[in-house]
Amino acid sequence: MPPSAAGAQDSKALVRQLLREVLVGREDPEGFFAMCVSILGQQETRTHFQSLIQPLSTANRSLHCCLTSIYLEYFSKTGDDDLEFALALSVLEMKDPQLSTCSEESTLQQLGAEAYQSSSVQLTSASQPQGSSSRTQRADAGGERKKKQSVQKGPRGVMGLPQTTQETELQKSTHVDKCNKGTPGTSQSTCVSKPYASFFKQEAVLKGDQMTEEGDSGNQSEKPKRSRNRRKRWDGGGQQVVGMPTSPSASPPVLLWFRRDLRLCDNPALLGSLENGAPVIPVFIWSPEEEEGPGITVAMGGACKYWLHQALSCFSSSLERIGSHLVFLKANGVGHGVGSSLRTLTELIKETGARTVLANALYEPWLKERDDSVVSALQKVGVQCRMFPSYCLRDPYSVSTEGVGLRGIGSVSHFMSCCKQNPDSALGVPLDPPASLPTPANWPQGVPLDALELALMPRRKDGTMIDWAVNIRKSWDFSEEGAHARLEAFLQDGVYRYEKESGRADAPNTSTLSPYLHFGQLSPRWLLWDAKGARCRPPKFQRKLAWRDLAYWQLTLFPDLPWESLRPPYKALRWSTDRGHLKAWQRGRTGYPLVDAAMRQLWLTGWMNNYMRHVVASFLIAYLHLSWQEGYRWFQDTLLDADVAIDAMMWQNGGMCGLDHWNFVMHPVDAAMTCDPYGSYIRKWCPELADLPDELIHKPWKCPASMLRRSGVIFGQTYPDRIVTDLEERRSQSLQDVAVVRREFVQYVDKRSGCDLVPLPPRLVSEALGLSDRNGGQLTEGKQFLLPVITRMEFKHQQEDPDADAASNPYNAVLKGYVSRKRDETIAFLNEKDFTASVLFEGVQRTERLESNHRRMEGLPQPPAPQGRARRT
Ligand SMILES: Cc1cc2nc3c(=O)[nH]c(=O)nc-3n(C[C@H](O)[C@H](O)[C@H](O)COP(=O)(O)OP(=O)(O)OC[C@H]3O[C@@H](n4cnc5c(N)ncnc54)[C@H](O)[C@@H]3O)c2cc1C
Repeated sequence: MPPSAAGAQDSKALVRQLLREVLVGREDPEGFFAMCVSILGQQETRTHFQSLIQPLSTANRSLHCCLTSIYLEYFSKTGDDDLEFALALSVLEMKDPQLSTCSEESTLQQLGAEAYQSSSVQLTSASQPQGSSSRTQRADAGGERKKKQSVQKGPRGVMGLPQTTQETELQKSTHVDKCNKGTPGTSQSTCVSKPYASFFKQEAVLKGDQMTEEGDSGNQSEKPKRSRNRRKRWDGGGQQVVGMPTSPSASPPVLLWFRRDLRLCDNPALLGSLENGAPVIPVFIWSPEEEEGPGITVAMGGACKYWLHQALSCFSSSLERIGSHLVFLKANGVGHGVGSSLRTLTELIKETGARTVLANALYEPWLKERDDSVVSALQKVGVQCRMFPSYCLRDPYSVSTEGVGLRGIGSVSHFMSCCKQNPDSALGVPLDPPASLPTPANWPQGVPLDALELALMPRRKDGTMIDWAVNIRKSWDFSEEGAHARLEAFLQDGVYRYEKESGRADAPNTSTLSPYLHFGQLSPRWLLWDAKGARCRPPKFQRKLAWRDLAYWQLTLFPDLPWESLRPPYKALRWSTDRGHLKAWQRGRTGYPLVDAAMRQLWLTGWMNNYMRHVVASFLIAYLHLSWQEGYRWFQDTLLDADVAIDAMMWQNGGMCGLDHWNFVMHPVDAAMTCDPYGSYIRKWCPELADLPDELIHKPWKCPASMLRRSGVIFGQTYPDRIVTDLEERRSQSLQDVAVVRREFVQYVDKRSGCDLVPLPPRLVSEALGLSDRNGGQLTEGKQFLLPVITRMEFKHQQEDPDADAASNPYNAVLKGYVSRKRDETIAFLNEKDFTASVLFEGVQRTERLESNHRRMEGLPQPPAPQGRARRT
């Protein structure tokens, strides 16, 4: 039998074996189906699943029906969902259930050069623009950054407002109700995800093979379980069985270099370190200069550092529970020079005699460059060094536009089409956590966590500390366990409202997993796997992980993304320098309740939802005319999930200069119709407005004086006056400014389509032209290749009449409500009704007044005052 056929037979045998597990109740039907897709791949599952479960049609009819319905449901999904699955195809791309080793990385990076198909994209060449970024400029910018950062980072004050709470018992019970309405024949246990909380709490039972079942057994009756068998269990290639008691070994230790992968679950480097049974030394090296990169990235802002401090502390405790601990180190510098991770690792290797260094890969171009040089330097001295992909679902350096072209680049659907080019890979299975780590005989000397100075608090003149993180501490659990608890809560509740109501600011309808994903306390693969396994699988949520990967892909293509506008004309846009406006925006004191509530939530809890990020970004850019970089830097300093790639991509898009710039502008008042229709979000974060009625709470300046008095609102005292009042005019100005730069830099506007043109990075030029040289080589010398990108119709129209106001532009992009056009129409209808009613009312009043005057002049008696009729005041 040929090996491939033998492999297929093995896989089917494995599936049959698993089927027996389902029959005896040790595996649930959904988990079994997910395993099938994982083992056989999509195509094989589609073809053979029905025949594999055929024996059940007589042995257990209800189970057969249940599996058939899961199968049908899965394969009747939309193309998008398929794309998602394609996207989710393993970063490890494992056909073999064993963990693959270092060769994976190189395999991943191989790009199918021969697969070139001519692209439909128009490439134009132009001469090098003046003022394009250079390494030297970036270095200068770095100096500038230090100045700017010190200016921006004022001491974080404490506003003393209540924190968010996310998971409630009510939500959990709601979910059970929903699940119980599921497909007949599917037990409740199939629709609820099994948390790994038990793993963290019950370390006593984490012994060898007992780990899976016993860890669950404690409260099985309360918590229905979804299968854990589907996770890939590590047997160390037959050499080191997870969970076996370990003793110091004579072989040289492995240095396990933790960075943004602070987790035990689904951690390929961690499991890779168990391969040879050698002692493992987990280390964390703090090297702030390396993190920041060459430009103004603010990669590690205040909030992020605080989270990192807490997460490291939690992670060290997790490692202690499996018999190890985390060694903290500060990157060593020579003299007073910049500390480098390589230097620190080299010294550590000398001290411990380690011969292997393992880590999970990072994708920021400057960190990748650092890692590449660490790998090659260590390999030169005979130390094996490997980087495992796991931060994204796709290694961004492996994503190629070949065969897809460049049309629509920047959009998530274009990106997913690029990912879809590898549809044959099997879905990699998330890895179980190890039960123990072999320890070295001698531990290297580290420093205490506090010495990294990640959670330093400013002091007042009198020496007392300003604890700006008090609300952040109350709002979040910083541990890996906390990540799994949030995921669990989301899959039980918020996920059911995600598709339609994820924009609501007044309800926890999104996962709030972003900080955990950022610090690698939860792997995207684990998240996707659980989301796929849950009963409710909103495609919108799954697309979000594609957005995340897209951001990293963009950053690898455009390393200047965090500080330089991608569309050249927009670099010359006239931005406001009003520091007062910036400060008001940052502190939530603009006088626009929706903006203020969101900015205060950010300040106090380090987070706000996606919709609100759009609202505050639109306000900063379109109405305050402050540059997107200001917004980006503030977010980087205050968000707990501040992520250079995602944040930069989103701010570029919001700042009108990203690859996929927004074709909408959020209105600071009307957007509330979608996200906070009853004003409860405002009441929470702007309690000084709490007594205003729902209809006026988002526009208190419209309240009659008596109402303001009754509600205790005094503008300029209890609540700020609006910092800008002429919203329409400001929007028109912003639009006119864009028209000016587009006229000035006409070489970056496509004459035919009116679209903006973006200079292509060499890698994309190579892909578009089917060149084997991935850097575009000599072709790009002295030349620029320009690509037309998606451009707002509003801009194209304004170009024809630059001085026109925004309201007269037929493509006016201001959205009253973000998600629903219908809601917009309803508002328009109500406004119209309101207008008609006012006109009628004024007409009636005028007639009454005329008649009354007439009677007075004629000496006639006035008519009696109307009784029982509501008078409009
Ligand atoms: C101006 C602006 C700046 C942003 N800055 C960041 C940032 O620094 N870090 C960050 O993680 N997200 C950022 N986002 C994206 C998004 O707002 C957050 O990821 C999301 O609000 C996090 O909440 P959640 O985990 O509940 O998201 P969910 O809706 O539950 O999504 C799940 C996960 O998908 C990813 N995701 C969601 N939306 C996006 C998106 N638009 N792009 C890329 N990935 C996404 C995140 O990792 C998120 O945790 C920004 C959005 C805007 C408009």
